[in-house]
Amino acid sequence: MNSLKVDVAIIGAGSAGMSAYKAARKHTDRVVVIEQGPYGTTCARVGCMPSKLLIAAADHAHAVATGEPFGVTVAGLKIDGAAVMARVRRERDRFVGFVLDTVDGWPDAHKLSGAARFEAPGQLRVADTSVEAARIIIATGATPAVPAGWRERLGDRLVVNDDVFEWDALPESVAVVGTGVVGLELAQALHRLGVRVRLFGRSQRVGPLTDPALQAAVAGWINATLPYSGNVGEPEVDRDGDGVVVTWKDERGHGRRERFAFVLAAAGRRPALAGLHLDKAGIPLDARGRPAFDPATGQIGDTPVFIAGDADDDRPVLHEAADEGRIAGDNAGRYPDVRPAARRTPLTIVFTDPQMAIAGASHANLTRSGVAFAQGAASFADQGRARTMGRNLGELRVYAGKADGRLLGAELFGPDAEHLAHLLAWAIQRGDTVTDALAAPFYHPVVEEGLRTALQNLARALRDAT
Ligand SMILES: Cc1cc2nc3c(=O)[nH]c(=O)nc-3n(C[C@H](O)[C@H](O)[C@H](O)COP(=O)(O)OP(=O)(O)OC[C@H]3O[C@@H](n4cnc5c(N)ncnc54)[C@H](O)[C@@H]3O)c2cc1C
Ligand SMILES: NC(=O)c1ccc[n+]([C@@H]2O[C@H](COP(=O)([O-])OP(=O)(O)OC[C@H]3O[C@@H](n4cnc5c(N)ncnc54)[C@H](O)[C@@H]3O)[C@@H](O)[C@H]2O)c1
Repeated sequence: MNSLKVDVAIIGAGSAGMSAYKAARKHTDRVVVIEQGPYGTTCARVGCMPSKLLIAAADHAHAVATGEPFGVTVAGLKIDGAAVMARVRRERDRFVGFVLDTVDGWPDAHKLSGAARFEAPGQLRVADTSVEAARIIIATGATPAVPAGWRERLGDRLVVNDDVFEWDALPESVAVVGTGVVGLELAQALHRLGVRVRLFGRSQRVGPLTDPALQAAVAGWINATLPYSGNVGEPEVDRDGDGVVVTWKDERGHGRRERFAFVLAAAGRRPALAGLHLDKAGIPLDARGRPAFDPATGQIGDTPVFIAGDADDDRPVLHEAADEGRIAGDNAGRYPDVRPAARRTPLTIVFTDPQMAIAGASHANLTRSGVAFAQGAASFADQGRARTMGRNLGELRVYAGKADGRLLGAELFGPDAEHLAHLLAWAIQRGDTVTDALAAPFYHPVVEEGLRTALQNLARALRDAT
């Protein structure tokens, strides 16, 4: 048995763990990062980057296939699945390579390979190494949730996002289960690339938007955009030779069945905490067995244990994982002088077409909070620039406090929502009022003019409310 004594042990070398390492090293050199799998991070290897590469290919295919209204048609459109996946993997490997370069720059003494688990407070076990750590950061990420029994029943015909980006070619057909972010992005991309896709929703809910008007707009869009079966609960799945038969009831209660080459489980992601033996860590756990922590410091209770990234299930997106890692690393390094850090305005983007986004507080959060707020809406149906591009689908809602006119949040479904949501998130974080936002320049013709319409409507709603 080897033994190691450090000031800070970081479990997980993902985006959160890597920024925790950088921050902790500013305080001490006695740091170790423990990683059970390959380096490279979920984001670069199987998440943000390869999914956006696949979407980029799909967008090209879609543009070529839908040029007719502009008088541009291409005869003999061909989608070469092997070439599509070759680019996805080649570019993905490039992004992973940058991460590997960073890890290569760390001293060997700071890296330990294997799965970590707690043996006692301050005591970890990694294969045949015992690690005594004054402070510990849990940055273990999350893993795809697969409905019970599906792995056993479907074997290699069941895939999760990780598997998709290892494909050498595009399959003939895929049943995508789950209408969250992963399911929507991948289902639309595969559909546009010529794969026969059916998307299955457990409920009527599609995507993260909470405003009833936008939920309705998204529901109308999904039905028109790809084969979709909503409200089916958990579909029945059975292995059938080299494929899978999916059985479900449609909205009229009629039994339906369809055969696919693969089932893609996009049924959510769960914090990777199971193998850590948290019961031995000496930390407070909530009713679900998850660490009770402070998002401003990353600290779990008043213990020297911290948590960051998808492992804490708070804001499971890349820039927040990196922030949380930095905060936890800094505090673990300076412990017991634990300091709260400012968090950014929440921002969520779904890279479908049209995109969905939430900047600041969602409609559901505002309603739950009881704050008095007004809203302004705008549709993209007749928005000038969106119409020129033939991307005039969707709408947006902007919310502001009735008391002071400050922007509180927004939900968007429409063209270039990723950019509009950034503008809004920045304005919200600055504390801008609707008047401040309307005083900013708006060029012509741009989709931002659609945002201006919503802000003008919001200003009117605020005036009417007084
Ligand atoms: C398909 C997909 C697309 C996404 N797209 C986007 C996007 O466009 N934009 C965005 O902002 N976010 C996106 N995300 C989310 C983003 O990828 C995550 O929020 C982020 O990568 C989380 O980083 P992390 O460090 O918490 O976890 P990870 O990067 O997963 O790191 C956790 C590490 O811990 C290791 N580990 C786990 N348990 C142990 C143990 N016991 N011992 C040792 N090591 C352990 C794991 O092997 C892993 O390397 C996407 C996610 C997915 C799945
Ligand atoms: N663009 C991005 O930023 C991006 C992209 C992908 C993933 N992510 C991150 O990854 C996280 C996880 O995404 P996700 O889409 O896997 O999760 P999600 O929680 O967004 O959606 C899960 C979906 O699966 C459904 N579901 C759950 N259990 C089911 C079951 N047994 N049968 C059928 N359906 C079931 C849910 O109803 C829901 O529609 C997101 O919250 C997001 O933070 C971000």
